[in-house]
Amino acid sequence: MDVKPPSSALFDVYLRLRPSNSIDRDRFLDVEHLDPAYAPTHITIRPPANDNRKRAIEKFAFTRVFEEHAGQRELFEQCGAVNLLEGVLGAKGREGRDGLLATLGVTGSGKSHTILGSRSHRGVLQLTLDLLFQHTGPRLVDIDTSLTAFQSLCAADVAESQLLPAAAFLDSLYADNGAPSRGATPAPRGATPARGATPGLVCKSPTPNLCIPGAFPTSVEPSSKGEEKGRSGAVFDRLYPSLAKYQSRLSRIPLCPPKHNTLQPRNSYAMLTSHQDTSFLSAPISRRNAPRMSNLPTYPPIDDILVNVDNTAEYALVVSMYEVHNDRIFDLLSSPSSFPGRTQQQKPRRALLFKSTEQSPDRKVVAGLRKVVCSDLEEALLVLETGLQERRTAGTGSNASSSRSHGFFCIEVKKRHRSSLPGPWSSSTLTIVDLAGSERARTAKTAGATLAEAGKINESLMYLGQCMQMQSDNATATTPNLVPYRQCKLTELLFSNSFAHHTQGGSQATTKAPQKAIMIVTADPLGDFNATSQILRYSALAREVTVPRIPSVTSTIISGGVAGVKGSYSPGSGRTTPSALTEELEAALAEIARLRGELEITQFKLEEETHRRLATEVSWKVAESRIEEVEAEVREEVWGEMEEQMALEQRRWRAARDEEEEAREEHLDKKVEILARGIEVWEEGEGDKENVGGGVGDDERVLELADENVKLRERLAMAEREKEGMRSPSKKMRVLKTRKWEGSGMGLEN
Ligand SMILES: Nc1ncnc2c1ncn2[C@@H]1O[C@H](COP(=O)(O)OP(=O)(O)OP(=O)(O)O)[C@@H](O)[C@H]1O
Repeated sequence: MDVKPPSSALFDVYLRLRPSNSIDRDRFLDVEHLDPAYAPTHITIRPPANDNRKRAIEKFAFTRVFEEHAGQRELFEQCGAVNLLEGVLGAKGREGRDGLLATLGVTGSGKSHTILGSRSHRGVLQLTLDLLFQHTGPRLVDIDTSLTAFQSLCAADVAESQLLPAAAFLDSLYADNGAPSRGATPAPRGATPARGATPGLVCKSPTPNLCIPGAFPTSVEPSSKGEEKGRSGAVFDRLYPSLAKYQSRLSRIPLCPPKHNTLQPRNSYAMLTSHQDTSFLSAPISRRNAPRMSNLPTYPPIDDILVNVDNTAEYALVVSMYEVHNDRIFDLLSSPSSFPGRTQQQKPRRALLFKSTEQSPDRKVVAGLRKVVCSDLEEALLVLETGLQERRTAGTGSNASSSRSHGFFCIEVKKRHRSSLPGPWSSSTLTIVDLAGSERARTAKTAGATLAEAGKINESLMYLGQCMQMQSDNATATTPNLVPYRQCKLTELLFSNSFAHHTQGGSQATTKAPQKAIMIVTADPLGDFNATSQILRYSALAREVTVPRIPSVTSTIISGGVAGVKGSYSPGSGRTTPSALTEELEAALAEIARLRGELEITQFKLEEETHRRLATEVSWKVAESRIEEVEAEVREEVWGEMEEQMALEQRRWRAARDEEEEAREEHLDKKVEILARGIEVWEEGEGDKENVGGGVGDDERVLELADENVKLRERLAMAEREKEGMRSPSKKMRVLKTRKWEGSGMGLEN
C-alpha cells in the first residue's frame, strides 16, 4: 500500500491519536511500526469482538501517524505547518500561496485541542501566530503611525470588509463607552446556545462568579501540571510584553457569563475531563469554577523554529474569524454582542455570503467580514479571544465542550516590496479550521436545537467525506473526476481555493497557485468504532482490506495444517481411505473458510457501495431540488419580463390610438367645415332663387350647385385617400386595428 500522497492530492492527511481515559472499552486501533527508523504511517482497525456484522480488518495509510504521546509542538513541527506558513509568507520577491490546515474527526476526538490547545498548552493556531509575529515583527508596517499605509491596506482589500486597527477594534469593545452588553446578565439554563468562553484569559472579576473576557492576570499562577514546567516569567514577558497596556481597559470591561452547557457530561470520560486540563473552548463550566485565576499558556515554546521570510518585503497581518453554523456563515468579530446595548435576542446575527465581488470577479470570498490589523501577538490573541466568545459550543454526552459550528480562523498576510515608493499589496491567507465533529444522537444525547445542529454538521461532513473520497479515488484514476465541492458551504469554503485561479489584473492575466492544504484527522483508539472507521475510510490516503476475519472454528481447522490447500480444493477425488477422506474434509473446510472470507469482503464492499449510493442519492436529491429552485426563479424572471413587455406595448398602443383619434377629429372638423361651406353656398342659391322668383336660370343654377357638390365630395374622398396613403404601414395597421376594436365595441376604455 503506497502512502506517498500523489502530487495532485488536495490534502496531506495526518492522523493524530488522542490519549483516552476510557477504561470500559477495548482498543480497536493499532499503529504499525514498519520501520523503527521512520515515523509510522499505517494503522489497522479491528471490529469489536462482539461485532455481529462480521466486518473485516482494515488497514489505512496516512502521510504520518502521531501517536498518543505526541505533544502540540511535535505535531506542529512535523505536520507541515511550518512549510505551510513559509508558503503563505512567499519566497523573496514572490507572492505567497494560500494555506489551509483543518482538523477532522468524531466528536471529542481532539480537534479543538489540536487547533486551540488547552489552558496549559498552546494549539496550532496560537503557535502559528507566535511564529508569524516572531519572524515578521521587524518587517511589519506600522499602521498606528502611518495612516497612508492603513488606507492602502483598506484599498487593497477585495472582500468588501471592514478593516480596523486592533487598538480601535479592542477599544470599541472594551472601552468605557463602548461596553458590550454581552452577558451582563447570565443567560438562563437552556436558553440560547452557549458560546466558547475565553479559557486562557480569565481574570478575577470584581463580581464573584463572573469572568471577564480578554482580561489578563497580573501574575503567573503556579501550575500543578508537570508539563508546564517550561513556562517561566521571562518567557511569559517575552510573549506578552505589552499586555499591561490593555490591563487598565480590560479591568473595566463588561462581564461575561461563565460557559453554559445545555447538557451535563454523562459519561465517565467527560466527567473526568471536565475537571482536568480541559479544551481551549471549555472555560469554567460551572459558576463555582468561574472566578478562577488563569493565564495565557506559553507552552510549548517555539523560539528555535526557523522560518524563511522575504527580507525585501514589508508585511501586515490581518486577522478575521467566522463560523459555519447550519450551513450559514457568521462573522465572529462583528456579532451582536459586540454592539453596545443589544442582546443576542434583540439583534440576530446576519449571515454573510461567499461570493465574487466587484474587486474579485474571478474568485469567491467571504464578503463583509470585519478584519483586524494586528501589530503584535497579544493583540492577535485578544482578537482571537473575542471571536471565540461568539463561537457556538455546547456540552453533549460525548464532549463536555463540543463545537456546534465549523470555526474558520484566517490570518491574511499582506506583503509589498519595501522601498521609498512601496509597491502594491499582495495577499495570501492561512486558514485554520476547527471542524465540528460527527456524532451519533444516541451517544451524544442531544435533543432539540442541538440535535438539529448535529444533523447539519453530519450532513456537511458527509459532503466533505464525498469530496475527500473523490480526491483519493482521483489519485489512482486515469481520468480524474471533478470534486463535487459546491454541495454545501463547508466544502465550498475548504475546496474552492484548491484549484489554480486565473485573475485579470488590469490588462494582465495572472494565475494564482492553488492552496496547499493539510488535514489532521483526530481519533480516539478506544472511542466509537463505527464513527471512527467511517471517517478513516474516506480520509485515509490509501486503504486495504487486509485479512478477513476468520470464524474461530474454521481458523482452528486451518491452523491444523491445511492452509496450503486454500483455494485448491477439488471435490470428489474418488479415494475412500480414511486418511484420504480426512484430507478431503479438511480441504473442503479450508475452502469453506476461504469462501466465507471472500464473502465477508464482498459484503463489506457491498455495504460501502450501498453507503456511497445512498450518499449519491442524497446529493442527487439536493441537486434536483436546486434545479427546481432555479427553474422557478427563471420562470418568475421570464414572467416578469413578459409583463413588462406587455405594459410597454400597451402604452405604445394607447399613444397610437390617441394620435389616430386626433387625426380623425381634425379630419371630421375639415369635413364639417366643407359641409358648412356647401350649405352656405346652397342657402345663398336658395335666397337668390327666392329673390328672382324662379325660371330656367334657376334650374341651371341648381344643376351647377349639384355638380359642384359632387366635385367637392370627390375631392374630399381623394384627400382622404391621399391622407391614408401617407400613413406608414404599421400606422395603417394600428388605425385598422383601432377601427376594428372600436367597431366591435372593445376599445381600451371598455
Ligand atoms: N491529544 C490530547 N491530549 C490531551 N487531551 C486531549 C487531547 N485531545 C483531546 N483532549 C481532551 O479531550 C477533550 C475533548 O477534546 P476536544 O474538545 O478537542 O474534542 P473535539 O474533537 O473538538 O470535539 P467536538 O467535535 O465535539 O468539538 C478535551 O477536554 C481535550 O482537552
